[in-house]
Amino acid sequence: MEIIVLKVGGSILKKLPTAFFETVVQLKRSGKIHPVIVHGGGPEINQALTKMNVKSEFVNGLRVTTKEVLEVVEHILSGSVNKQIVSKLQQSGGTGIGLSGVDAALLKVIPKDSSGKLGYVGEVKEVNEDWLKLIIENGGIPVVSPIGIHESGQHYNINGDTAAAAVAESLQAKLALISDIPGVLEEIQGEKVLLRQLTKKEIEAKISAGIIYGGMIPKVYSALKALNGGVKESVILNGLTPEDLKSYIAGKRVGTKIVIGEVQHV
Ligand SMILES: Nc1ncnc2c1ncn2[C@@H]1O[C@H](COP(=O)(O)OP(=O)(O)O)[C@@H](O)[C@H]1O
Ligand SMILES: CC(=O)N[C@@H](CCC(=O)OP(=O)(O)O)C(=O)O
Repeated sequence: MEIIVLKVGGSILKKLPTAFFETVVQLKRSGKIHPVIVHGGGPEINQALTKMNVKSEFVNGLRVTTKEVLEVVEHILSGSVNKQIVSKLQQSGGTGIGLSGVDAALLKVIPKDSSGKLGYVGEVKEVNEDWLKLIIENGGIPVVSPIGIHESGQHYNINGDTAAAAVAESLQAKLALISDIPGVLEEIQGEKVLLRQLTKKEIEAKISAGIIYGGMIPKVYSALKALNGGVKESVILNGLTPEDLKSYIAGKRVGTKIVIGEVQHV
């Protein structure tokens, strides 16, 4: 059973055209490849925190998550964003089934940072993928919000890209990180150029040079980590042009493909 994990970033959620959800439902119907959605919601969380006058800061792209912040994060991700995506799939004729990593202990976590500086930020230790497979085999499209559960029962906030990579790894699926840009871009002679392929070495160099920054850093590292964990392919795609997803499935070159070793650039 071929599976593709689609990570839908918060940057793009509100802008995603109906055609994107229709494409996902068509993929499912075709039976060629089964989609699983893992989502983010960073901007939506920021908005809610600002409204409530709660400050939050990021360390290396991860939100420092106090108890107060966690409550808002879980409410927005598992309550609001997750159900919006489920509804959109339903409107496109699909069966979206929303879950958070807490349901069926789908995403078991340990604290990301033992010093406690990050608060309730989790690192996925185990994915209970059997439940995802059950949904997939029964015609559903799982929609997973990145909240995990610790053995103590405590809930944790997980970065959406790393949650998607862990899910893709557990299902040995393809991983497509869908955002609001055509892929990884680099300014060359005043023009933004799409980088078609990136190796680990190139990624490190471009992060050091400041070409890859901010939210793109967890994305490229998650893509690499997934590949090291046996994921067949990791790609960064544009959600604003849903034909990119179709073209990618059809084997065409779109977005930025992340590869482990050295490759020949053609
Ligand atoms: N080299 C790069 N090419 C494209 N985007 C980049 C690059 N470096 C950083 N970015 C930023 O990363 C953003 C995507 O990350 P993020 O906002 O976290 O997305 P999401 O919410 O979809 O996970 C882009 O909108 C862009 O601002
Ligand atoms: C630990 C951590 O940083 N969690 C993220 C979870 C949401 C997310 O990852 O959203 P995007 O995909 O839109 O960035 C957060 O609190 O913002």
